[in-house]
Amino acid sequence: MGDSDRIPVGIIGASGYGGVQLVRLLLDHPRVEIAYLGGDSSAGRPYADLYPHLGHRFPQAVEPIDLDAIAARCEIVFLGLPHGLAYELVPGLLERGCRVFDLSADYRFQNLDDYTAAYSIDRRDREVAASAVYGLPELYRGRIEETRLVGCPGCYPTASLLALAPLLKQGLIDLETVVIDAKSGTSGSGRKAKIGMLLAEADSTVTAYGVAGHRHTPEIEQLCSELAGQEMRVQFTPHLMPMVRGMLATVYAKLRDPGLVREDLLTIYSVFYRSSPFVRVLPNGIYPQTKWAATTNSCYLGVEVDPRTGRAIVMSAIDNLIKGQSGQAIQCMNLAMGWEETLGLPLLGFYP
Ligand SMILES: NC(=O)C1=CN([C@@H]2O[C@H](COP(=O)(O)OP(=O)(O)OC[C@H]3O[C@@H](n4cnc5c(N)ncnc54)[C@H](OP(=O)(O)O)[C@@H]3O)[C@@H](O)[C@H]2O)C=CC1
Ligand SMILES: CC(=O)N[C@@H](CCC(=O)OP(=O)(O)O)C(=O)O
Repeated sequence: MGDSDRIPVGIIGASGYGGVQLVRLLLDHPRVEIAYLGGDSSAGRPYADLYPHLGHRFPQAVEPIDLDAIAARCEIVFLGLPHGLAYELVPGLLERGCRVFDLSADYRFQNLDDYTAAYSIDRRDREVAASAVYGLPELYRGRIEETRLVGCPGCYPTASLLALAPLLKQGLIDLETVVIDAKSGTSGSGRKAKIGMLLAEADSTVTAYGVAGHRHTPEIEQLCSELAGQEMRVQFTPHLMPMVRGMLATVYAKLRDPGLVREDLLTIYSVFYRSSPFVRVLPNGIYPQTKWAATTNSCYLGVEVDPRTGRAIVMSAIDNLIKGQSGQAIQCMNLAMGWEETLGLPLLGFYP
């Protein structure tokens, strides 16, 4: 196909870490062309000023956010903004005929009361929010194919839910026993300067944060409850790691059947994800590393059973900025547009 057949896309929040992953990935996507980059404090600056390594491929400047101008130029719009901003823009983009993929939390909650409780932002756009689909393709491929608005999951929910989904869907675990211990690189906090993300603060140390109250807990619980078919809670603890990119979630849950062994779970996981090109269930006794998933849209799952405790232990490694954010949004776009799911997305990284 010629360049004129490519679908024009826009990125609002192009100066951020999510935005620059989108730019990098979409520059090599065979079915789209980048027609607009938008931002706030970066508006007016050439993109090459913000990211000099991409300047030769993308000489244009970041523009202010103007819905009429965006809709006149773009069929598809990605938003990579802090939570609480997208919902002011998305209804206008949909009214103007755009398809929207939001990277923030604004469209991840079916019940806006849960969003308000987690984010302390009052919302009245119930109808638009109810029309949004949760953008985790491995679980909701069919829904994503039929929507114009996708609320893409956070990185912790992505890693956790891919680890838990087979156990929940098959009714294999005691629901009150789920523990998620997760670790993230510092890029999870975005490009905006924060003291805690300085090298001197975050290097050579590991710490938990958001203990018993991280805002991803209700997002994870909403989806787990849907998969389990009943309300449930999880114990979720995130940790900040001295690395830039990557996420590892280790999930523990008590198996209902004490006779299940690792090989049983491996079979169950392999069947569950047999049509999911980005999920790689690792063979017997191999556990994933974040390095394997870095710069890819892949999720590596390691599965174990501890016969002494009767617990399943599932380890899930992703790149927080790709499968946990921008790549997943592109995967959703591919599905919503009827394109091959893997188009323009890296499956394999480089090592080390
Ligand atoms: N980082 C991660 O691992 C993940 C992040 N997410 C979510 O994705 C979204 C983007 O995150 P990330 O890319 O890390 O964030 P960054 O902090 O790196 O970037 C934020 C972007 O939002 C823009 N922005 C900030 N304030 C405003 C405003 N008032 N009006 C318009 N634009 C504004 C900034 O523009 P400018 O620079 O021009 O001011 C910048 O482009 C967030 O909702 C985040 O929670 C989801 C999963 C993983
Ligand atoms: C290391 C770090 O700070 N990580 C972020 C998670 C980033 C993310 O997934 O963003 P959403 O809020 O859009 O889901 C945090 O814990 O808030």
